[in-house]
Amino acid sequence: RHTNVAVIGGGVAGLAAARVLSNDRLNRFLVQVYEAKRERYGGRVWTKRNLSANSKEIEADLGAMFLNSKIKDNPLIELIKKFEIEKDSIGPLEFYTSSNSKIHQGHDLTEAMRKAKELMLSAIEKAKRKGKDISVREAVNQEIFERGLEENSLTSVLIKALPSYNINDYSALLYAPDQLDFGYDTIVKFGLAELVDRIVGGFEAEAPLDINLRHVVRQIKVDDKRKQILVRFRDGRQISVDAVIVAVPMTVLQNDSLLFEPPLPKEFYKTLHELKLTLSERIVVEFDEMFWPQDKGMFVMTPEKSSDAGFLTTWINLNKVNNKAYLAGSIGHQAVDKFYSMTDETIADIALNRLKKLFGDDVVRQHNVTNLLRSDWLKSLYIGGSSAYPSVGNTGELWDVFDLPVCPGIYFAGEYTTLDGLGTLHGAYNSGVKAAEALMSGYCEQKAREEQELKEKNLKASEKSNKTVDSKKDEL
Ligand SMILES: Cc1cc2nc3c(=O)[nH]c(=O)nc-3n(C[C@H](O)[C@H](O)[C@H](O)COP(=O)(O)OP(=O)(O)OC[C@H]3O[C@@H](n4cnc5c(N)ncnc54)[C@H](O)[C@@H]3O)c2cc1C
Repeated sequence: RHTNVAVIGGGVAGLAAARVLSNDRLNRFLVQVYEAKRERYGGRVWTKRNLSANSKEIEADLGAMFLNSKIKDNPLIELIKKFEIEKDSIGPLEFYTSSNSKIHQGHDLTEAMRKAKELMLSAIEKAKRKGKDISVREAVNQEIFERGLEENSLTSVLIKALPSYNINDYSALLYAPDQLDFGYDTIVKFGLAELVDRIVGGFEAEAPLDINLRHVVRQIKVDDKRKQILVRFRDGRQISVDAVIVAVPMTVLQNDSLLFEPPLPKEFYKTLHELKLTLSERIVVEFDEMFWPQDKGMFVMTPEKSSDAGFLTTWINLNKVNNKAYLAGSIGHQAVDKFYSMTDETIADIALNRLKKLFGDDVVRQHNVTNLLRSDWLKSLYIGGSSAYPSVGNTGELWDVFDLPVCPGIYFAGEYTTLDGLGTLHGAYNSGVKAAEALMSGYCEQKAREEQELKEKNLKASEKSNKTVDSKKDEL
């Protein structure tokens, strides 16, 4: 008999899990993916394919965009090679310092980046030696101070533009520089959805995954007698399966949009309560014509005033992705509140002002914005944020709860379930593979067998001791 598996959530984690189970050489699993969204799977990978009625087949990623090439064995980079998907390196960075209107690039910038990384690593090392958790910002500021580095030096200015520095309570002790700040340089031509589609479609003779859109799961109920799991949907329907892989974003579990009967062990709720999420958003702006250097991948500027920090100070050249006149602007964690309260017109005005600083007033003035698109991951149904991060006071053990299933067959996957690759695409993918492998290893069946054997052993022992008591009574 096949093992029926429901994968809940069609993001990278859920799809990776479904792909591994579906490819099982012994063909032991029947897998269905249930995805809440009506129109697409992919979760936080969202390549918008039509920006406007008259711009057809134009690709822009409003969610994840980069793959990290600096970590060892990124499985998604391996997949891109396997599927022969066209990829590119985002290419060189240009860094504009507003204080002196200077553009930094080339060797000087690369050298300052190297120094920035070295300084951050040394700051973290010192924090680790002291053993008391502080924020990345505090650790780095202390190091900058101890080294007597000028506040306006390129190295310290660069560090202050990094995401980890700008999240107030990013844990220094759990900081892994390559996971967040460095190494994200690989892009997929025509958008990341291509990779997700290929995972779903399968490689060569692999069977396509069965994905059921518009299936919002509300409850997972364990039927202990039958060792089955009931999956209940929002519309009242329910199915019974042998195992589930829960691959929804952590917000869904934190706000009880998905409930468990009986509730999960206490440690799960403790971990879920402690984990935090970054917020970052993106706009994509289409222009009538390209006016920025084609060979550059990213343009970063320091804010003119501190209240501008993180607000459209980073721009990505999407021409590298879709060969069109598109720029993508980023809104960092520290600036999202402002972003949510603004109209599209205000955002377009601010965007143009920033671009005028980067590329010159006269140049930008000659061009028109033909389209503007913005993400809203905070309000996006069934998502609710960008990605998990380790905050001050978190310990590595928090994530241990996700390593083992809740028997008889509830497994967890998702970017937030692993400290190694926390908040990233490769982390999400690896977590899905890990959950599927745990299921394939038959952990819960083994545990059930052991429990049964123990029960039988205890029963026999008590029968034996009852018999001895009876025979002693007879003797007396
Ligand atoms: C703006 C932005 C930029 C990013 N940039 C990068 C980047 O460049 N590189 C990188 O590595 N990472 C990046 N990330 C992070 C990366 O996107 C995520 O870590 C990863 O996509 C998470 O995958 P997941 O499968 O864990 O979750 P998700 O992709 O969120 O998938 C979960 C799925 O579950 C579904 N779901 C929710 N509730 C239910 C329910 N009740 N029933 C059924 N289905 C449900 C959701 O609709 C969703 O499809 C970025 C994220 C954002 C938002």
